[in-house]
Amino acid sequence: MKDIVYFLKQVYQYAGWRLFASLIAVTIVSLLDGLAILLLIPLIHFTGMVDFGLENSFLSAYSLFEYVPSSVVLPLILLIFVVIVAVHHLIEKAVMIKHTRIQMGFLTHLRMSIYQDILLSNWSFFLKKSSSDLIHTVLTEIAKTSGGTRSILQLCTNLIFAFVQIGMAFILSPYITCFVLLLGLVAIYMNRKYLKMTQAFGKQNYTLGKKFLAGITDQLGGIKEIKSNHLEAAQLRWAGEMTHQMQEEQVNYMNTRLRSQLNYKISLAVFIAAFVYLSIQLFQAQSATLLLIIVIFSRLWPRVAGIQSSLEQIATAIPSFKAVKLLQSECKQAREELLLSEEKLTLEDSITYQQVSFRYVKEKYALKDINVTIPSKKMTAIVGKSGAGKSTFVDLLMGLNQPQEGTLYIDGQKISNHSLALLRQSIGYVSQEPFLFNGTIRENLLLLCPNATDQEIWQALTFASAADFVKKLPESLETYIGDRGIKLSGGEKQRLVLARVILKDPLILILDEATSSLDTENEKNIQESIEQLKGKMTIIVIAHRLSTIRDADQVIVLDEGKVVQVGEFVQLSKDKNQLFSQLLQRQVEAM
Ligand SMILES: Nc1ncnc2c1ncn2[C@@H]1O[C@H](COP(=O)(O)OP(=O)(O)OP(=O)(O)O)[C@@H](O)[C@H]1O
Repeated sequence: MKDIVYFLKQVYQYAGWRLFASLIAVTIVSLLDGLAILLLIPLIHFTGMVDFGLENSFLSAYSLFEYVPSSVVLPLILLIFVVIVAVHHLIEKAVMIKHTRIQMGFLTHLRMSIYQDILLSNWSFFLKKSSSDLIHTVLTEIAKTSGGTRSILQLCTNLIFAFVQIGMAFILSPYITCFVLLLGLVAIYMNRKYLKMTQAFGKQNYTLGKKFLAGITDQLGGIKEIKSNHLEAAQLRWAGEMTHQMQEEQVNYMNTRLRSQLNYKISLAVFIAAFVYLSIQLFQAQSATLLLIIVIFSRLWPRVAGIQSSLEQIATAIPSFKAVKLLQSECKQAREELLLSEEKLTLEDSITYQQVSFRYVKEKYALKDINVTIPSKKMTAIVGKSGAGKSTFVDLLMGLNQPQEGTLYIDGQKISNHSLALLRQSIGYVSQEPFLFNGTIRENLLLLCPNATDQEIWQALTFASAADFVKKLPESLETYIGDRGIKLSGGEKQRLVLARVILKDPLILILDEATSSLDTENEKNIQESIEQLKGKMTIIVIAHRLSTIRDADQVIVLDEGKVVQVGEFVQLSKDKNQLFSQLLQRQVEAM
């Protein structure tokens, strides 16, 4: 219930007065519907089919028609009937369009606001979350939430309709109405188990959908390994089992819903029969009253079944409501308050790590008591064995993670929220896994610097030793590179991403294993290019291949999260018993 109220509030926040306007329109539609039913009596009476004796009780209101000339009365009643029905359906159509607008608008609003919340969350949020779960929530669960919202609106519509019609029936005959309501409550009570069952289906559907998407994402991500190792059959078996389970779950769900609807339909026939019999026997109802009440309740009953159906749909949507709500609150907690600014960061002197420690898990430090200075406009290399903490070191500099102990300074100033935003704008980062999207080379290159000219683009490509291979492509800059750049080799991807970052002309250039896939010749060319950047920007390079950092002004050696050596390449290579020279020695031997 809490989740339903939460989303109703969200719908209200989004739709505001439009929600009330549409609910008022629903009330008008229900009243018109009632009026059309009330017209049945004079209609039947004045056709002479049945004489209801209009002078009695509430029916005397119809006597007004007796003042109308008899030749006109029937056409007049029919005209009023047609007008009422036409207005009723016109308003109903407008209400349905409004509801669809509210629902679809709410879907767009929810999707955009959650996607924004996700993008503005901090890095630790992404470390904890699986990307397929996020995709599943943004695409599937939000759609189901929006479907649940439609059911809530539908429920409101049906409830308003029911209240108005029950109100009318009550005015006509309080006893019969209470009697029928009692029967209705018994039916709802008897059908309550279906609500629980559909809620369980909703949970199952949520879990299966999430598992399926996670599996498919993993499989397609690793499709090369799957094909090379001929694992298609095993993967297909898994997908077959999953889809079969999903199919069964949907069939069972439909079965449950149809059973509940069937119960309603059969009980409708039983109730109408019992009610006609009893109302004549017990309540001695007048024929006109009885006719109206029968019409009202036989029209109301499908609405009651509709209420049950909406409740069941809401119940299935509850796990989705919960998932979306949870994601919203997690994003809120992980929100990065970065202030955008037109200012530019300056880095004249150095970046300093003072007593910096960081751990992902309680048991183990990824970095411990780091005290180093990275001079500006020079090249600093970070080296160490796998898992030594190199990526964590640069992640802290980029503010992706915050040190749990110690502080980072830029030119002696502590990094604040304000300077962090400036810092991010000023960094050019090339990761181990280059990020390229399915577009042209030009579109990929312009990602960081949308206004770059063709001349600047070719300069950057030349810098990254990528100009030659781009020129040779059939459509040069306009060539499509496929999903994540699948149509390019590893080295070509790395060179493109490097060119893209250079196009941005960053203040700090961070290369995290950015040339690991390059051949010796291209790597040498890029080293020479980077050499020319010294004095223009601060360069931080993470490298496994130590030959690539010969020209570094400073080398920081990490081991198990600690800085074990700092110095120039040549000087460190001479310290024979230390880690750096051992790493160097091992690489020379391996060649
Ligand atoms: N998200 C994470 N959760 C838990 N532990 C992590 C996480 N990321 C890294 N670690 C751990 O922190 C330590 C440092 O990892 P880091 O990625 O910084 O090493 P690295 O030197 O960059 O390694 P490599 O050269 O293999 O990329 C490792 O022990 C690693 O297992």
